[in-house]
Amino acid sequence: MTPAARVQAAIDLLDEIIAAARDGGAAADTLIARYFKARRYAGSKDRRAVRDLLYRAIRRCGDRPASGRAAMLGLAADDPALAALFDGSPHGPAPIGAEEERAPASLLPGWIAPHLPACIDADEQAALLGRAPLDLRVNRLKADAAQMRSAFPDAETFPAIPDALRLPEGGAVERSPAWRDGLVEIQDIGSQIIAMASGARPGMTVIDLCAGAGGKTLALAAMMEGRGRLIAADINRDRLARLPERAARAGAGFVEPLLLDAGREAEALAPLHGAADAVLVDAPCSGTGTWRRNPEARWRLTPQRLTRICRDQAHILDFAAALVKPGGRLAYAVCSIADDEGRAQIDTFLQRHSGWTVERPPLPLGREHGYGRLLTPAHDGTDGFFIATLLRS
Ligand SMILES: C[S@@+](CC[C@H](N)C(=O)[O-])C[C@H]1O[C@@H](n2cnc3c(N)ncnc32)[C@H](O)[C@@H]1O
Repeated sequence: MTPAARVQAAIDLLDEIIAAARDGGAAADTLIARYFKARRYAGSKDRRAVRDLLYRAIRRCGDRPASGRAAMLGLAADDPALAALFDGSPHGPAPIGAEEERAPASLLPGWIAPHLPACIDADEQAALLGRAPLDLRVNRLKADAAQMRSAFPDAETFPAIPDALRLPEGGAVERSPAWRDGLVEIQDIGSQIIAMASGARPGMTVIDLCAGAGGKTLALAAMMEGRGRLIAADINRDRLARLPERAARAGAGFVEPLLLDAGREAEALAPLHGAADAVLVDAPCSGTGTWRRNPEARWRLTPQRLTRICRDQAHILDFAAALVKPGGRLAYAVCSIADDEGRAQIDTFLQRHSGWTVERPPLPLGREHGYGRLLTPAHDGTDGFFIATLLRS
């Protein structure tokens, strides 16, 4: 592909990504993979160049741009070499018209500022769109930290989080025997801290209520050293179906998957009422804390969607509370830094429910925020999270 044809390919793909963000379609990575599958003539250098260009354009636009061309013209405004490729050559983009719309530059969607904590200043905002590291968690069911530090000698270590390893850029862990054999899991350090907040211990009954494909379930299984009851519940059949294979690889065969019916969750959970020592609610959320991994997700979120997500979170918290035994713990987490989903969610839970006290477990990262803790890329080097733990009296 010529350099100009790569620009046009990025524009075409951006149009698809914009439409998918507007209509709830596939994620950018899926669309990119599909696009190149249908264009075998594009070599690996072409793919990399197109990908780089379009992610630069996505990162530059906090709000959904009007079109792929508007997004790319915005990028070209500060990049004369890119602007020169709008030359009308075969397969390349048409020359730039004098009155053409250029998407404005911004880090975050314009409407979101009032929803963010006051501590999210310009540096914090910039870090929300920065580069995400590749973190591993040593799976204590199969390996120990010292052994894995020698398997990944270049990894950064964290004395207060002994099972965490941070790989240098470009680390290809999925080809390593340690990953293949379940000795390590890929997991952001913030997610590891959420599992720590649950206080899961061997012999307990623990419910991971929004388990998905089990990322945190496996961390809980390791904390429990494979002993006790660990129920992994979710309403999403496809995600939950991936858990047994992952659990087997991780040596966590004792995990019990439990598929819930959306809206009728309490029915399948009835036998577990008042039975859990710990319930983790890793709630569905807007994902503002993971925008550095999925920057186009900024274009999917709207104020209306945020309201719907908050309603779901409150509903889940309410049926989660019924599962906790007296003296047990409810840990609530979202990978979002929006206060509606974190701090305010716990404030209103405590207004709706009596008999709960706030616990402040000694977590190695984050800062106090309302009744919980806020982790952010700038402050903690993790994705953005809000975590709170409550004890049932
Ligand atoms: C943030 S994701 C969980 C990620 C997972 N814990 C992990 O560590 O990989 C939130 C999950 O909540 C699930 N969910 C949404 N509504 C739910 C509900 N009413 N009851 C249980 N799970 C729900 C979603 O299907 C999704 O898998």
